[in-house]
Amino acid sequence: MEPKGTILGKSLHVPNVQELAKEPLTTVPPRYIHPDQDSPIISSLPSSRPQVPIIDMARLLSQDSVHSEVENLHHACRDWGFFQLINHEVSCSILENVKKETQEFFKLGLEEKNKYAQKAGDNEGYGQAFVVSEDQKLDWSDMLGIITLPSHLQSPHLLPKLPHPFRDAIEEYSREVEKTALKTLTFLEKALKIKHDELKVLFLDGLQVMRMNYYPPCPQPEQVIGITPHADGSGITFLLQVDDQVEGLQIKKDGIWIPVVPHPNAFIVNIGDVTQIISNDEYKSIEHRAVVNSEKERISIATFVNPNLGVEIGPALSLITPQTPVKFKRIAYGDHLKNYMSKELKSKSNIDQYYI
Ligand SMILES: O=C(O)CCC(=O)C(=O)O
Ligand SMILES: [Fe+2]
Repeated sequence: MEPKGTILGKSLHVPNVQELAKEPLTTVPPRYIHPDQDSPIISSLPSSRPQVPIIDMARLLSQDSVHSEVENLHHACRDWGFFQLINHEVSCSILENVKKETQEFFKLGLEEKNKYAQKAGDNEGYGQAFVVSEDQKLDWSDMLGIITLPSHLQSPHLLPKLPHPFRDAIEEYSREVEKTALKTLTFLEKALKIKHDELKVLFLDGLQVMRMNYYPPCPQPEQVIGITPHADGSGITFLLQVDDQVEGLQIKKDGIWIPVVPHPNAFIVNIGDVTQIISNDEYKSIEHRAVVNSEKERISIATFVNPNLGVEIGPALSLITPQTPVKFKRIAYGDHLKNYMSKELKSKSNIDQYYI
């Protein structure tokens, strides 16, 4: 078992972007300029843009419609790697509460927030992750990353020490996401046609990490990136936006960046590297990024649902046939996590090393 405090790897210390954005800047410092970004497709009418599929948890849970909704889930995961989950049974009050308290946290003064700052050699806490060299370009965001589950892996100086209403909101939300995620994994087993529990069992007492991303407005939004294009290293990720009206998330589909229009109170769910491996490459962890704008801050709450730190991951045995031979090596989940967290965020390069 990893010693506490090093599970999420380490990152170099970088300036606080929220403070930087308060300065009367007309241009941003060169370290934040990303000159060669692809522009997204922006249709003038949001309704005419291709959109990530909506999956209805109530239909998954209903005897009458389960088959067709599992089919929709399969297509969403195979063709998009992303879907918006509605009717997920997490109450609006729990969602609103975690959104409000997260917003309140980022409103605190720097000194107050820095009580939870990343310590040297540890990515958990308030700061920025994935910075491994002094000349690396930086993202226009700050983040608060916290191990939420299992509770014995929580760092004593973080979750237990957060201002009380925030801590309560996170704990309640984290438990609800865990329940919804386990249900979702059951339906992913059906969608993939793998043996009952072959996927879910890996996630029992799994590692859950929450990351609150804060993207301040930026005077040169098209020159910077809120979060660098990446695929998540997780099992599955549940994303909640604090304000549905502020767009920022974009996903790469067939080589084109597509902005995601958040459905009110839905979770934006995506397949991570671990599920790509378990599905034997049937589902892919899709590259995504967040862009920023010149007027409004944007806050997102990502919950990374991961396997148990002690398990080994590899393609589900029930998926391996002579026609569909095994595509990935087996690997200790803890080693995958360490690999992922020790590098710069970068498109899909992380999973390539596991192909046979
Ligand atoms: O803020 C967003 O919409 C995306 C965040 C994200 O991709 C992440 O935290 O991994
Ligand atoms: Fe992500």
